[in-house]
Amino acid sequence: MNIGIIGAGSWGTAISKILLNNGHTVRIWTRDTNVYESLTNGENPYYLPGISIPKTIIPSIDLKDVVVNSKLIVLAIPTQAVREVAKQIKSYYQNQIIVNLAKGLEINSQKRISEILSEVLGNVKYVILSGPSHAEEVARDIPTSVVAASENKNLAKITQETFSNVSFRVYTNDDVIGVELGGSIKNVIAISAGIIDGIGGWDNSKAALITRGLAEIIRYGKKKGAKKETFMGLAGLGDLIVTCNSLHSRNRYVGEMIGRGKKLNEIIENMNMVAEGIYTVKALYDEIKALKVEMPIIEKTYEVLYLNKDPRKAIHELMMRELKDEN
Ligand SMILES: NC(=O)C1=CN([C@@H]2O[C@H](COP(=O)(O)OP(=O)(O)OC[C@H]3O[C@@H](n4cnc5c(N)ncnc54)[C@H](O)[C@@H]3O)[C@@H](O)[C@H]2O)C=CC1
Ligand SMILES: O=C(CO)COP(=O)(O)O
Repeated sequence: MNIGIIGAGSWGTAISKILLNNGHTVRIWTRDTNVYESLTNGENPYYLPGISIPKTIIPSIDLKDVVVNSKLIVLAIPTQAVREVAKQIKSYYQNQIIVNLAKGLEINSQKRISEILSEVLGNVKYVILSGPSHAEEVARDIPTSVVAASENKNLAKITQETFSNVSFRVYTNDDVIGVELGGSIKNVIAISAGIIDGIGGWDNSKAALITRGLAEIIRYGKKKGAKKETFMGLAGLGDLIVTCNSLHSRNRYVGEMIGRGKKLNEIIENMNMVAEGIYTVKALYDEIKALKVEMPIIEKTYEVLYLNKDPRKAIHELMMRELKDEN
């Protein structure tokens, strides 16, 4: 199949290798001429250092060329860029399948990617591919399992068959809301897990944070129409485990730096990759108050990132909340 990948960051590049190995013709678009040049030389040192990229992957800086020549489009750009890029492709988009890889919520609208795309492009053939999958490992063919979710079973199945191979196993699911929310909110929990790492690497605290973080994701997800069991699967618990613990995680890293006393602006300035939780927490903070859903870890993470709260004080406040039942 002719496949076009929009975005040549770490995830788009790693996925391009999977798709090429599966026998597809792969074009990958980047807006960055340095990345384009590197890809033509068989590498992407800016986003995936140390990995050789087959030269049969076709790099491009022409977005229209990539879109019109693809039967399936993979969206591999940060959440906050999705609306802008969707507007750019609108005039020549021919209702091809879009497989989204981004995990986040839009800051001001609190919208999921599927909602943004349908606002801009209309009735999109949409699939979300999500789960515990660090690009650095996928690019090295380390066994990985993810979920392809779509309201249309056939689209989920096509995606499953297109992406799966011996080291990349794709399950199907019909809960788009749950899979999108699981992947988005776990990034915020991973920042808070990183804060614990930065302060002291406390195992008990981190286990509690992951477990209670999952409870918050489920509470919010249920209000938004997601299925609880989706959050117990790869796109929920699975991704929480990897992102809260992996040294590859950009979100966990941001938290670790905060826990060590660095300022958020300083951390962002020194990172060339996106840590989606920094933005998703903003989207959530206002909405959870309006929705009256209890998400204390999300609230404290926001206060530490944006209201200068001392992380130790935030932990103290979480521990001193009114005592309650677990469920
Ligand atoms: N890196 C990973 O291991 C994984 C990442 N993801 C998700 O995939 C999405 C992309 O992540 P990464 O590839 O890691 O990000 P990245 O930061 O490595 O790369 C992002 C790419 O998007 C491009 N980009 C940024 N803003 C843009 C704009 N306004 N217009 C056009 N292009 C723009 C950048 O030039 C770059 O090519 C994120 O939502 C992330 O959470 C999901 C699973 C794994
Ligand atoms: O979603 C991911 C792994 O599944 C990537 O997480 P980070 O963006 O924190 O690296």
